[in-house]
Amino acid sequence: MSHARPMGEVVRLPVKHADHAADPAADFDAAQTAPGVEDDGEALEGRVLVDRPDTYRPDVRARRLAGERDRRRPIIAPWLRDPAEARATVRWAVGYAGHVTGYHAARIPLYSLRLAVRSPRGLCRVAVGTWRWTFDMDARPLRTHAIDRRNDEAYLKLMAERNDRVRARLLVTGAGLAGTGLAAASVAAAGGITQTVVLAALVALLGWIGTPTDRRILDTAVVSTKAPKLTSEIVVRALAALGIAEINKAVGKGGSGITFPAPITRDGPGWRAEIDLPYGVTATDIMERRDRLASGLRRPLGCVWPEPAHDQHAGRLVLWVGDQDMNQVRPPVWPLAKTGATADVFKPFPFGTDQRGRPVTLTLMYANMLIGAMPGAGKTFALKVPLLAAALDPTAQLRVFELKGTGDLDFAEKVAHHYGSGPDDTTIGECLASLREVYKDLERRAKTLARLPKDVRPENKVTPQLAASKSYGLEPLVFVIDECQELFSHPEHGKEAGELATAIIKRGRALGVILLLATQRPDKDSLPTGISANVGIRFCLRVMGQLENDMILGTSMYKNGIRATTFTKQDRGIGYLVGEADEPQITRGYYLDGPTADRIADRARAARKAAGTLTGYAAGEDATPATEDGSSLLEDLAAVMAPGEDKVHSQVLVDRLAELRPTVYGPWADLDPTGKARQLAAALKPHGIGTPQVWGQDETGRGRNLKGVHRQHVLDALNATRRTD
Ligand SMILES: Nc1ncnc2c1ncn2[C@@H]1O[C@H](COP(=O)(O)OP(=O)(O)OP(=O)(O)O)[C@@H](O)[C@H]1O
Repeated sequence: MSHARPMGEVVRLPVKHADHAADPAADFDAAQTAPGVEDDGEALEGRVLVDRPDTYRPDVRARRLAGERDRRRPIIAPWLRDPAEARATVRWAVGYAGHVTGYHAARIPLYSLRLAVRSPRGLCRVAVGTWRWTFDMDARPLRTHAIDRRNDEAYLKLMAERNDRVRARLLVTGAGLAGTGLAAASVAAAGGITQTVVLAALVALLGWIGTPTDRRILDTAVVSTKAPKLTSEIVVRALAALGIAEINKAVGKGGSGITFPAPITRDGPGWRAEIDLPYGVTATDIMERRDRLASGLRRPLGCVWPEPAHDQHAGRLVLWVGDQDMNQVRPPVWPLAKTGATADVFKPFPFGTDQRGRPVTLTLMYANMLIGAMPGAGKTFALKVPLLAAALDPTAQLRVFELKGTGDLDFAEKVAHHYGSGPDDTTIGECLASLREVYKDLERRAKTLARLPKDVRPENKVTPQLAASKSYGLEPLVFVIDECQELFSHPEHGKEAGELATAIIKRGRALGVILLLATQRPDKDSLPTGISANVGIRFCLRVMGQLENDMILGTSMYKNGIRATTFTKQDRGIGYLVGEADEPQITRGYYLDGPTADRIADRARAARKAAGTLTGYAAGEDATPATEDGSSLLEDLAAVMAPGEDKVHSQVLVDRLAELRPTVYGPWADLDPTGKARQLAAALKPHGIGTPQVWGQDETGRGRNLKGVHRQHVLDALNATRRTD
């Protein structure tokens, strides 16, 4: 190692300088005089220093050798080039200025009091200062010194000088006092406002002069929480604390050290360090100890993001350390939430942002998506983004089943061809029936595609042109199932649903059918392996263990350091996105609350109406797939309402329906009275029949006002259906 390495390539850094860590300037000096470097007999002259010095010292030779291109700073600041970032910066600056102004404006009385209290001291200071200046008190020690040394000549010279100076200064002071007196007289003669203003200004000035040097007039409006600078020393210290033997050996006495192939630089809202780990240590080894690395760096876990450098060897680590915890950063507005924005399932749409705040996109067409996480980690919110993006493409047909029953996706009622909500057997039955329909439709789609000339289906896939043409029936179809474990682990329908979903995932891609699944229980009973093995895009938010991690992200992901187990409870909405880019991406999905989702769905509905693609449930048509036995709710209701009964309570009707057809309506009757009423209301909504409050007898024979159905409404709807048939 006695030969100098190529300049700008590698710098070996000292390890034992933890006491410098808090002082950036000291870091620089330490790097310059690193004992490890001197021991090697190598001078640092001409090599790239990985720590940014706080004092800028140009080194033209090193700059040229390190590659001029990389070191040139952009003429226009990058934040100004990106309109979104520029807008965000201006918004921040305006907000900041507003806050500071408001903060100080609210404290004007306090500041005035402070100045008034300090003004007598200020007056004293002015008087003493004037007196000292006028009588040349500053030169007094010189004169005393001349007396002490009995230097008559010097004393006489100093006294003569002093007398001249004092004479001139007395004139100036006298003129000043006369001027002040005149000004005071004219102010006294002036109106009250002038007097108040002048007095206030005088008090403020004297208060300012009277403020002790260690005190402030204004309080601090903004406390800076600037993240500490990342230095090589901090990085090496953190790596050494990971308990990896090879690293300990390298940083120990006589070890080869840790090397940095490039300077540590600012990268977005954080620092980026590139590190060459000791031989035999891989980037994955570090990634799987992310929590310990964060502890070593003394930063929150959500700030520390180690990644492999994909185009380099396995020992090259890229460490990005953010200024702010990823879960504390204010979520940006979804670009498609803006009025007028539309989407195309064939093109990438914004799904979220990465840890550096850069947009992460997703392309739905030709892929299926699986979202998994433990409860409350943000699955449903993550599912909303692709669902609403698909809704904003008016050509795409949507089938949405939310099998939890909380109505988290109820905005989809406005646009979906099929919609169901609830963990009950009926909804699961409807979801299965819809899957069967789609599976059957695959056959037709395949035949349609096969019949087309080769030049219009270059890759035997549905193209945007084919999807846009209504005559082929090849429009994109997006099938969404939230809490899909309810379907796949259903004792009766689970097996068939799993087979259908697997087949759709395998064959549907090219035929324009996309499946979006979300689950909170990714085990082999609740998520068929055919699905977890074939799905193209995976988004895994916080999970508890390796098994769940690999079920969602794919085999060996955990082993490769892609571990969604490292996310904390606060990391809601943050997960690993696999399958969209070449490498897994840490992504935080856009946050779309209920009202925002509703607004977007309204816009999507309007676009669909205009394009003539509003069908099925959203259009108020009875698109519910026929049940096995072909029964009809309207006919059944007409059958259970006796001719004399004009209005009947919903809960009574549900009990009667369950008696009539236990297999179909049995699960409805297991609900509580409110649940029964809601279930019937949801089932009747597509028929345009409401369930208003009606007077009638409850099961105990007591007269009550409860939700119910008018018999005439059922008969009218039945007649209307028969007429159209
Ligand atoms: N991208 C996000 N940014 C910020 N907060 C989010 C984000 N996504 C989700 N959250 C928060 O996390 C909470 C849970 O989200 P969500 O309901 O999607 O979880 P879930 O995994 O579907 O839960 P469950 O399994 O119980 O249905 C939400 O109330 C929301 O406030």
